[in-house]
Amino acid sequence: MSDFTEINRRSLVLVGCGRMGGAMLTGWLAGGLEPGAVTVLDPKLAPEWQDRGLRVNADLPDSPAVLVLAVKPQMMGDALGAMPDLSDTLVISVAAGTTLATFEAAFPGAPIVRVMPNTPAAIGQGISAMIGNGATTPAHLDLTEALMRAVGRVVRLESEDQMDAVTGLSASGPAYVFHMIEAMAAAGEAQGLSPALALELARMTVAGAGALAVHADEDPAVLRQNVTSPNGTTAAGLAVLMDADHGLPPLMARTVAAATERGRELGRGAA
Ligand SMILES: NC(=O)C1=CN([C@@H]2O[C@H](COP(=O)(O)OP(=O)(O)OC[C@H]3O[C@@H](n4cnc5c(N)ncnc54)[C@H](O)[C@@H]3O)[C@@H](O)[C@H]2O)C=CC1
Ligand SMILES: O=C(O)[C@@H]1CCC=N1
Repeated sequence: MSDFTEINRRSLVLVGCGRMGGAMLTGWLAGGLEPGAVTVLDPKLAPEWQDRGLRVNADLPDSPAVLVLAVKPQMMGDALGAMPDLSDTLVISVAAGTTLATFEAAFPGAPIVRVMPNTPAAIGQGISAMIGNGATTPAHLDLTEALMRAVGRVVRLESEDQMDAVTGLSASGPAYVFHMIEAMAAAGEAQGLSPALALELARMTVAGAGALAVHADEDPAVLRQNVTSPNGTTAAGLAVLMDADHGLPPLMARTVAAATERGRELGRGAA
């Protein structure tokens, strides 16, 4: 259980309870956040969140401990426009791109933390990166970290400049891995396996390799070498996958660069 005493006393407001907001709320409730201490603002709140004891689309409490913004960056202007002046409230945003400066304009003087989570948070296996503005104290950062640790691991950034690259790597990253499962399954089918068998093999290979990469003492490079017999099947496959010009490294570099750049565009207010 996390120490949510202060939040349970003063309450938390969640603006936007979709995939990311909902994943975080699931973890917080499991971690000891009291439903009655949560006000959820979302005009299209999913039915699963009704009748859970939450305050839904209700008036905002006077001085919540935390305001969490989890709407799309393109909707952030609307959401911020509906917020009252908040004093002594920690503002946390998980939005891609939207900068601390944007939130500082909306909440002058407020402590603000940008957090970049990812959807494995839905099963407590996320990783979140966080950076606070100049008004945040160590206590604000610790409170943010406690919230995000309820849904996975947390790393603290040294500078906001890192946030778009983090977004392009670990926030968008689950989609890359899901696509890798799709691609591996399709490749297995192309070699004659049934769709169901190929998908099961691909899914569990990625899941097992991911878990091994987390739990083993060795680096991923050593784990890869452990699979690779001299002149064996893996070496034949990796000769294609690791090709410096046409393999995964240049493809992944372009993928993360494109996502990072899109984060920068969103930060400049692009639609
Ligand atoms: N989905 C992901 O993998 C990740 C998403 N994020 C960020 O999380 C934020 C939310 O993304 P998702 O949860 O994927 O989107 P989503 O579309 O699933 O959820 C957004 C929610 O906001 C609600 N909403 C829209 N306008 C609103 C308003 N004015 N006031 C209150 N609620 C409003 C919508 O009804 C919806 O339920 C985005 O800023 C995104 O950049 C960050 C990391 C990962
Ligand atoms: O695709 C997006 O813009 C959001 C932010 C990172 C993951 N999903």
